[in-house]
Amino acid sequence: MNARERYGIPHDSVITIAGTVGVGKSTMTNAIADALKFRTSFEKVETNPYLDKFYQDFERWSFHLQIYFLAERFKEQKKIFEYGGGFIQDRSIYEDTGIFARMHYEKGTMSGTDYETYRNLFDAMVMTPYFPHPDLLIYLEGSFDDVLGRIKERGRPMEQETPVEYWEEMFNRYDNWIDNFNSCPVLRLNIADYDVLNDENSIEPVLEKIGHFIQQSRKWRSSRLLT
Ligand SMILES: Nc1ncnc2c1ncn2[C@@H]1O[C@H](COP(=O)(O)OP(=O)(O)O)[C@@H](O)[C@H]1O
Ligand SMILES: Nc1ncnc2c1ncn2[C@H]1C[C@H](O)[C@@H](COP(=O)(O)O)O1
Repeated sequence: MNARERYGIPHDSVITIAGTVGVGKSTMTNAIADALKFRTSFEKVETNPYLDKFYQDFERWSFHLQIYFLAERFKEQKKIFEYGGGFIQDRSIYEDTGIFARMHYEKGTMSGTDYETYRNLFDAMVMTPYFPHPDLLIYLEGSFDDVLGRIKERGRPMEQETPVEYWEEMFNRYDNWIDNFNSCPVLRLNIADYDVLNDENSIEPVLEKIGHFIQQSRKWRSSRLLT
């Protein structure tokens, strides 16, 4: 019996991994996808034509970058929809609007007009059939010091040159955002409780929790359809 069957995880599940920059989303995406033999949907950082420029000048590039990310996520959503699920997604679309666009607007590095245009486009896209909510959002959390350590260890130059206050502001916003998030079921994992890089067995309890959460949420969804 394979891991997906062992933990009762439906073959068409869509699982999205959320959390602040550097917390370990991509690493977790790969570990779960490998274990379940699911497809992955990643943010492509190296080929993003705006990201470097954005870190040099938030005000000038924040709108362009958000539109770019939205277009990329839309293409990925369409792909997931067309395959009929079976995907692990590195970062949710909810974070683009709920964390990044909002933060830049509230900090004054995105204008009110640009923010409204972005929100209107986002809302129109989310209303299309390509945007079913995921079965589960896995939220990765840890201490700010650990997250900062990981950003430094990964060493993307544009992130090293960004003031620590930017990461701290984002970290604090994530805390508040996840406490109020209710678009789909949430499984919270603390990065101190597993190590998928150095201990291959540490993915097993994660898979067990995923199976449990998805079965509960599918039962809950189907009971709502019947009433
Ligand atoms: N369980 C872990 N233990 C130690 N380091 C980790 C772990 N998971 C990820 N990392 C490291 O932390 C850094 C950021 O991880 P990454 O998965 O790229 O984060 P994100 O996708 O959230 O930005 C990378 O250098 C990665 O190797
Ligand atoms: N929507 C976004 N706005 C601004 N910056 C973003 C957005 N989504 C991702 N990013 C940045 C943050 C990181 O520098 C890279 C990749 O994110 P990661 O959390 O490391 O996967 O893109």
